[in-house]
Amino acid sequence: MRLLISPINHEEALEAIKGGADIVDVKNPKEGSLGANFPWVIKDIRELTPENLLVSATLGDVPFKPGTVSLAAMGALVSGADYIKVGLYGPKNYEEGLEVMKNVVKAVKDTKPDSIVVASGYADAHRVGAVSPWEIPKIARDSGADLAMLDTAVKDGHTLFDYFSLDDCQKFVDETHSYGLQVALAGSVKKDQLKPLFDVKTDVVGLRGAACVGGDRNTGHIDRNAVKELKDYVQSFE
Ligand SMILES: O=C[C@H](O)COP(=O)(O)O
Repeated sequence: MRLLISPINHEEALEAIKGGADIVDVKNPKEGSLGANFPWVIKDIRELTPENLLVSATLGDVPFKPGTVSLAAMGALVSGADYIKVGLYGPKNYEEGLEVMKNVVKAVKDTKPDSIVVASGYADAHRVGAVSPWEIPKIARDSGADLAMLDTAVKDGHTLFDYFSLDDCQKFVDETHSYGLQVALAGSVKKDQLKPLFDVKTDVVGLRGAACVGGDRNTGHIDRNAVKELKDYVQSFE
């Protein structure tokens, strides 16, 4: 199970790498759960990250504007991102989610076919009126994306497991794997939730809060020792 760690700047990215992150996920929490960072921040982090590690960039909690979002995808790509995450916040149903994702996939894969595209929904989508998390595996499959992901839209202390039981996670993973795609799960995931996520065969776990000093994604900052502790823990059951 790979660890996707979400730094906001140069210093945090170095900490994430030194701690053993598998995927360096550039993010801007000021703009939301999957808030987008600036092109020059993505470029800088790509330059400081060893070539064998993937750099991910999130396009934001995106609106239902397929043109705008596919153009943002191109921006992330030319800034150096290998892994492009789209938070399906504005799309309200399968059709709208698919419309956004298939245009993002076209923008990205027509330019760089080996790039990885992630369709991300929210386990607490009902709180913000976004597309149901249960549509995400089909949206990922039908758009040509590579991973289906879930995060939480509202970062108020609730975690993924407040909305998705372990059985739900298993169902989500099994459906996505049956389409030949991988699964990433996130949402204020704590260290003690990593083993259950590993047990249901999650491919990637996304973390920020748990990798920060004091465990707070907003007031804390990513620390190599916190990342290393999470990484060592995951390796202990692999
Ligand atoms: O992509 C994953 C997110 O950065 C998760 O952040 P969080 O652990 O603070 O909810």
